[in-house]
Amino acid sequence: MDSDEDIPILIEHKEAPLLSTSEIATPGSHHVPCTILTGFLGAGKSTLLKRILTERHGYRIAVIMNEFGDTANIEAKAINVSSPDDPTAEMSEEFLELANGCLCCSIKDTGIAAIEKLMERKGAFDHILLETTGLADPGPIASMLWHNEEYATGLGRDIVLDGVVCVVDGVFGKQQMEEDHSVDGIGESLRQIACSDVILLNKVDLVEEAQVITIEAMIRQVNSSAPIYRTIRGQVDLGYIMNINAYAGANQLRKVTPDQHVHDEDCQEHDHQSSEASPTHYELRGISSLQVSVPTLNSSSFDALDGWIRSVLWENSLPDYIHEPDGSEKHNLKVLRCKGLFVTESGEQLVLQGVQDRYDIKEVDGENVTGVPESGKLVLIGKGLDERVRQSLTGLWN
Ligand SMILES: Nc1nc2c(ncn2[C@@H]2O[C@H](COP(=O)(O)OP(=O)(O)OP(=O)(O)O)[C@@H](O)[C@H]2O)c(=O)[nH]1
Repeated sequence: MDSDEDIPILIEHKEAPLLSTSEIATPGSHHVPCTILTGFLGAGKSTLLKRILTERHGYRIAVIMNEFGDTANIEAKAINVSSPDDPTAEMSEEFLELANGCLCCSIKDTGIAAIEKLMERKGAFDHILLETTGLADPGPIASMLWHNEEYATGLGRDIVLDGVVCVVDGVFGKQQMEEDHSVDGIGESLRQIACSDVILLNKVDLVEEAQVITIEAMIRQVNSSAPIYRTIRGQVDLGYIMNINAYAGANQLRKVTPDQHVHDEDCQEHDHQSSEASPTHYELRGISSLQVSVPTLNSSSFDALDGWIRSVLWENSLPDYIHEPDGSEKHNLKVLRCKGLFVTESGEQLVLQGVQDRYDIKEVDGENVTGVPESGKLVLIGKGLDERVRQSLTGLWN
């Protein structure tokens, strides 16, 4: 592109991404979806980004990386290095403008202010992809972006969190998950998987099918609700990772039912929830997913559920928690991500979304209602989600 105002020509793409023009934020429209890309060191994040930056997909995507690394050698139309007297220089370091209309930049500060500055300087984008470092916990960034509208000003207000995508290494992912340690018992690779809305199991060309199945099962133990797509060098239909609206609609949650199978040449989703024996509780190194059916709620059971969620998210404790007789044990409860779809007696459908200790429950938009499910569901991902938690929750209506 010669100037920032140039609009890239849309190019027809045979394996068209699932992004439809109605889903894509158009320049001037007010919401620019932002996807957080996470994944452990060397899993293949940069390889995926490099593909997005060089392929002709027709979208103007701003990719924000921590560092260009070997991506710097991709063919860029222009490389601008901010001048030292540029007031935003300390935030934005380098831009690469790519032939396909995308923009790649490296900023030290991934806070909203820095992204806002970027948008002011470079105009709006169809989508923002924010890469975190391999050792980062995406939870705080997701939480900040999700509630961004409350705090941001100017163009920054228009950024909405679309979802968290995690790349897992098909070769070393198993070892990374097994050896994951940290002070509070939740290491980075497990946190990244726990917080994600979509998982790409990458490098499947390098491992036997049996190992792929083993890793998928391990991922499922931590996060039972995110779809897993097998990839080679990040080859995945962009529609599976962008504009998934994981924090706004109920569609992702509807998919937490045992019926989905997607097959692609280079990427396949494998649904493990379809197993007859599909348990509702798994655990890996203390991190687990707890999935509970929620019956139709009346106003008092809804209030009770809301209070229960507050206690769990804000106090890290069950409202009815009974301490051990000697008072010594503390229930080590920590929810990293929660989602829910509830049905009320008056026929409303409500969606719960939560990241760390923040949550909201909203009525599903009329246009997103596709039939009323028989019952609701609640998915919690985090630590200490044991049988006591399940019983405490189901005790609200049993
Ligand atoms: N065979 C094979 N190699 C891959 C695949 N994906 C990535 N690689 C290679 O794996 C190495 C690491 O990939 P990167 O994309 O740099 O990984 P990353 O997650 O960005 O790494 P960090 O920035 O260190 O966190 C590179 O040498 C890639 O070429 C894949 O699917 N198959």
